[in-house]
Amino acid sequence: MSFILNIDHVDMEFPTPTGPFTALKDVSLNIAKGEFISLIGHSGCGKSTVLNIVAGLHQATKGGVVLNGKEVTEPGPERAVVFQNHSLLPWLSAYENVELAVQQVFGKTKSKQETREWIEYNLQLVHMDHAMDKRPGEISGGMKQRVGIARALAMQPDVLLMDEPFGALDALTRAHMQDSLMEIQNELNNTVIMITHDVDEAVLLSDRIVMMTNGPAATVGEILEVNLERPRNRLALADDPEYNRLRSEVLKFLYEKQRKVEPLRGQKDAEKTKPQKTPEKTAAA
Ligand SMILES: Nc1ncnc2c1ncn2[C@@H]1O[C@H](COP(=O)(O)OP(=O)(O)OP(=O)(O)O)[C@@H](O)[C@H]1O
Repeated sequence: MSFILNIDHVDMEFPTPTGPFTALKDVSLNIAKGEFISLIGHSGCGKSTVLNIVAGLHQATKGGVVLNGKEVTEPGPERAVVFQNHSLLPWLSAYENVELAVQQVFGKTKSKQETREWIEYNLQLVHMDHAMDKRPGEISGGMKQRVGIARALAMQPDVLLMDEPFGALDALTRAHMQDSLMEIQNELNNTVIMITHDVDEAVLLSDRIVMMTNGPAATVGEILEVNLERPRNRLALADDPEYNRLRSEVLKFLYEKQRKVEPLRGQKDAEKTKPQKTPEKTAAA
C-alpha cells in the first residue's frame, strides 16, 4: 500500500516554567490516500498536538511529517482544518466564508463562473445551499459546522484534519452530521484524520482507529482496523456483532488498558482500596 502521509517518529516537548514537558514520544503513523482515521484517547493525551503538527501549526521537537513526499514545515491549503467551533467570519455569509477559502486556493485558476459553481457545489454537499446567504449569527450550530466543512472541502485538501468537529453539537444533530460526512466521504474519498471522544462515532466513520496512550510521553497504543462494509447504517450496525466487538475493543483500551483514575480530593485513599468498575459511558473522558 502506498501512503500519502507519514508521521515519522514524532516527539513533542513544550517548554514550561518548570522545564520541558514531553507531550508526545515516538508517534508514528502512515496514512493511505482515501483513508478515514480517528484519533481517540483520554483528555490531554496529545491528540490535538498530533493534529497541529500535521497541520503545520506546531513543529515536532524530533521526527516530522511528510505529505506527498514533502516535509510539512508550515500550514498550507493542502491540509484543511475543521475545528470544534466553526471559526467562520461572522460578518460574511456562508457563501462568502467559503468563497474566501476558494479564492485563496483557486483565485488564479478558476474563472468567476467556475468559482461560483464550485462554492455552490460544496455548499450542496453539506446540504447548506438553501442558506448560503445567511450569516453565522443567523444559523444553528450544526449549520455553522456544515459551512466550516464545506469551506474545508472547497479547498480540495490532500488531507482533511478534523478536531472534534461535532463535539459541540447535540446528539441528534451530531448523528445527522456523521451521516452527511459518510455520504461526502463516499463521493469524494477524502483522506481524513479526525479527533473524537466518541467511541460510536469512531467505529461508525473510520477505516482505522488509532488509540493513544495517556500522557505524558503519549504515543500510539493500538490501532484497530474497521472493516465494516460501506455504506454504513447506524441502525443496522447496532445489532451487528462485528460492530459491537470493535466498540468493546475501544472501550477496553480506554477503560481497562489506559484507565485514567482521577479521584476527587479527599477520596484518594478510599479509591486506592476499592476495586474499579469499567464505566458504562461510551465517550472518553
Ligand atoms: N503550548 C503548550 N505548552 C505546554 N503544554 C502544552 C501545550 N499544548 C499542549 N500542552 C500539553 O500537552 C498535552 C497534550 O495536549 P493536547 O491538547 O494535545 O491533548 P488532547 O488529547 O488533544 O486533549 P483534549 O482531548 O482534552 O482536547 C497536555 O498535557 C497539554 O497540557
